[in-house]
Amino acid sequence: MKLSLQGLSARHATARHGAADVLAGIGLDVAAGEQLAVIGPSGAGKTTLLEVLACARPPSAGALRVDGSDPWGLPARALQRLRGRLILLPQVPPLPPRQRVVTAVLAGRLPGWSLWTALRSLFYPVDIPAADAALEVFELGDKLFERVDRLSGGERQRVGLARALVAPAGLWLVDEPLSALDPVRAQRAVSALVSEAAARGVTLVATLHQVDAALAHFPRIVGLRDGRLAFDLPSADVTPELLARLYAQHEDELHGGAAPPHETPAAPAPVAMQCR
Ligand SMILES: Nc1ncnc2c1ncn2[C@@H]1O[C@H](COP(=O)(O)OP(=O)(O)OP(=O)(O)O)[C@@H](O)[C@H]1O
Repeated sequence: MKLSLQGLSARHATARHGAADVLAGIGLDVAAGEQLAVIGPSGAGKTTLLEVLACARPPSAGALRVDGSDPWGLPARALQRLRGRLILLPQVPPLPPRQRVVTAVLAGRLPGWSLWTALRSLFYPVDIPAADAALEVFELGDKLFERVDRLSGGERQRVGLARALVAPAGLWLVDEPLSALDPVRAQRAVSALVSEAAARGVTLVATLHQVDAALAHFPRIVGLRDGRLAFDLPSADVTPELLARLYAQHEDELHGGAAPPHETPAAPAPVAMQCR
């Protein structure tokens, strides 16, 4: 799927009156099948940008085009269909705690399923080999029938990534996929994610705190600061000076701070299942 943003601004519904826009005047074109990483200090607006691209949050100004159409000008059913062609993976995947991993992965198929198939798959997972293959990509093949609440935080994050692999989606929007992974697994997971997207011709936009992983694995890097585009460059052209300016007053986020030494224990699992 291709994306185009022109002069796009966004604010949160709960923002105080007179508060500045969270995104301001963003211009960005992403070709179908491109992979890019969005970096920038905490609070820069990275998650908000993903939510706008996922058609979950309307822009307050400017234009968004997804595959050439303005999502917010579409009839409700067409907007729903469009949302079914993309997947937004939040930083903490909302996985029901007692669910089996196989079911959690296959939930990526929900937009293409009838209600009957969705209900049946809760009891008799409909495509176990597909879930298994997706988990193998993220080194979780042995967890296929494990319960989600017995996984570490990093394993849950990788279950979320595996869900993208089975989804009928042409756009993967992934928020901080490595935040609970140890550095070695983080590098392997991001490498797998980018190469799977490239092999399938899927457009991938991922926000990342690990700048080294972004530069090593993504061909294009967008720097965001205070809701504005600081740069949009091939990764080879992102210099230490640009990074220093992007993370000024947030140097700790640029130098380490990001990845935990070991996969973090799982946080209490949220009960909601909504991942789109
Ligand atoms: N629901 C909300 N209501 C009002 N303001 C919000 C809301 N959610 C986030 N914000 C504000 O919007 C700004 C951007 O938040 P966002 O989560 O998009 O940044 P981010 O770059 O993803 O940060 P992080 O790297 O810490 O996840 C922040 O200043 C934040 O405080």
